[in-house]
Amino acid sequence: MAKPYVFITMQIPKEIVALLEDVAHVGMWEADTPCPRDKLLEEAAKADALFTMVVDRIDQEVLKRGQNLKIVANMAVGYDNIDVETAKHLGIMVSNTPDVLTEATADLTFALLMATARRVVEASQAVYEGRWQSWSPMFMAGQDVYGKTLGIVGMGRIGEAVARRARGFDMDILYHNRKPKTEAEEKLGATYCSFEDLLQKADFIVALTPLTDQTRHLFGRREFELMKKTAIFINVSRGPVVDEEALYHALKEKQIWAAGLDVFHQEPVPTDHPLLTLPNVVPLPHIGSASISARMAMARLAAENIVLALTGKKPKTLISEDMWTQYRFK
Ligand SMILES: NC(=O)C1=CN([C@@H]2O[C@H](COP(=O)(O)OP(=O)(O)OC[C@H]3O[C@@H](n4cnc5c(N)ncnc54)[C@H](O)[C@@H]3O)[C@@H](O)[C@H]2O)C=CC1
Ligand SMILES: O=C(O)C(=O)CO
Repeated sequence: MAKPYVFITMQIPKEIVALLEDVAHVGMWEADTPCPRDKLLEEAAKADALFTMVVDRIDQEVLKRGQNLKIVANMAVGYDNIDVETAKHLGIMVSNTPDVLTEATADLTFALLMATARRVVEASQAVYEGRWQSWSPMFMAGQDVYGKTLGIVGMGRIGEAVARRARGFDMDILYHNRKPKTEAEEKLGATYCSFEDLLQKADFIVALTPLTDQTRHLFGRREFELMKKTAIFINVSRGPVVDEEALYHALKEKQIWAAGLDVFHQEPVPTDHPLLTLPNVVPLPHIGSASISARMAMARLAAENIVLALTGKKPKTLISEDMWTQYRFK
């Protein structure tokens, strides 16, 4: 029987490609920039499996081209870039990479929180630019982290891992989720709150929900107005969870104190974006999970899911059980 064909939409380490070559012919877009749309469409038409990134738009057009497509394995835990409903309808499996990036992403979330509160990037820039003229009482003074109140919106795997870190900083932990998680409350000493209460009480508001129809623009004008003047907003989820215009307005008008942003509506964020003109914004280039070991584990897990699918077995981390029950080539 002919070997199946796998297409990888961006350059990944050779040892991961080798895992796939054991069972398939492998094609790869050998660059660190997104695979062009026409190439993606052309490859989807040939592929038994697609190894995809968060930057790839896997919509109806791509999925319908894939007559032989068995699985779309996203190298990410989030899968808002994939039209899951169409995949399900066509019987194509979709997998993601949960857990293996949880701790790395929680580390980065905390790093961003600390950097924003204590103005780490702004202060470092001052050193480079010769603006450090002397120690002085209020020079680069920021907000405390220790003992403050953290509000986590989206208490999932990463939210819980952030809460574990916050315990070491003796923070009060509030959270809002679709439903309360009593086991997390016991384990982490976290308190469930309505969204409004959390916005009003927290010193740090951390967005860690997936991007869905319900979370798009979850944070808008009204939400920023409810926050404290000293509040710090951190977004490590997805850009569209926030209305960026409303956030800009809130920061500019000093309705809130600062924001740390790993994700944006448009990525890469244009360098002339209004948010980048504000000194109280710490922007990062979507590096939440970017530790070497987490990224290797994500790539390996995505590859393992493809190998399992191509050898007739159930992939380890399908985004939902019905991906398997509705799989068209089972
Ligand atoms: N910046 C980065 O590099 C990374 C970003 N992410 C983002 O973080 C998200 C979360 O990842 P995990 O914690 O692994 O996912 P998860 O599924 O374990 O947690 C998400 C939580 O959000 C909650 N949630 C969903 N809709 C909600 C709503 N409308 N209101 C309140 N809570 C809601 C869910 O109940 C769940 O508890 C991913 O979907 C992805 O978008 C994840 C990894 C890296
Ligand atoms: O995993 C995700 O969802 C990311 O955004 C990249 O790690």
